[in-house]
Amino acid sequence: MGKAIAIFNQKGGVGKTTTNINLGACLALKGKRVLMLDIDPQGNTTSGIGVSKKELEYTVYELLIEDNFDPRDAVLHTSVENLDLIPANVDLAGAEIEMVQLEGREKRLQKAIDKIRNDYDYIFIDCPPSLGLLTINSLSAVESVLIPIQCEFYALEGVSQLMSTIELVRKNLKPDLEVEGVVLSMFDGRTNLSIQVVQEVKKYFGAKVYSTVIPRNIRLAEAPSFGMPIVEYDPRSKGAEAYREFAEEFLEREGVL
Ligand SMILES: Nc1ncnc2c1ncn2[C@@H]1O[C@H](COP(=O)(O)OP(=O)(O)OP(=O)(O)O)[C@@H](O)[C@H]1O
Repeated sequence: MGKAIAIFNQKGGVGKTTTNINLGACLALKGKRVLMLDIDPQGNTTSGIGVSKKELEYTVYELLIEDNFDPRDAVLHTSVENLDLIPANVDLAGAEIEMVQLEGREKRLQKAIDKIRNDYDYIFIDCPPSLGLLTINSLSAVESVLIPIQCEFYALEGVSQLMSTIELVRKNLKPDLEVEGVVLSMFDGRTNLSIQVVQEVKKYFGAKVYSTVIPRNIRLAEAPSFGMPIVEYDPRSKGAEAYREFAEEFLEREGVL
């Protein structure tokens, strides 16, 4: 049965979408069947993998709102073999409000995901940078949370809020929700700040921090505008190398390698 993982940090711009697309693509290239679920109304995972947000027949919106919707109808295949996507666009912003009145409003995503778990090895959910109902749905639908943290000043700001959100979900909705791991992104080895952030994050999260650190790499920032994961856009770049290494480490920890 597939494992569902939410890529979560309510802080914006820390590398959630970049990690979703590139970890997903690297795992898919290793033969894992991967589904990326875009639950962010900005739809950055969707456009970043080359899918136009304007021409979507179905999105995560239907999956959350329509009781008898078959999630497979919303699945799109990407240019990477084994890598599928359930897309999102701005319609999803409405779902957050509409869901308030629906039965089982915190568990709607889990219900939908359970219908397709067996089709995949991993299901990654790209959470929006907020703590609303979309995020709560994501956290109650998954086994674990992958937390990207940007190597910047105030990196740990918001982390205690993030951990209390996880705790709240554990208490009320999903007692066995785990922290899968913490991945440091946008590392710049030339600055003391980046090095300090790594130390601080390791002090806070201990062994949960992956030893692979994702460097700041311009090719990673360019790739989404070409609708490609880094391993296709520039396979020899530092960014591609880092995400390949991260995928290895991720699988090692899973005990799959
Ligand atoms: N390692 C990196 N090196 C250079 N640029 C990066 C790197 N990781 C992400 N970026 C760029 O930084 C910006 C924010 O990254 P990303 O969209 O992955 O963050 P996010 O946490 O998903 O944002 P949001 O909270 O808005 O959903 C994007 O423009 C992305 O291309």
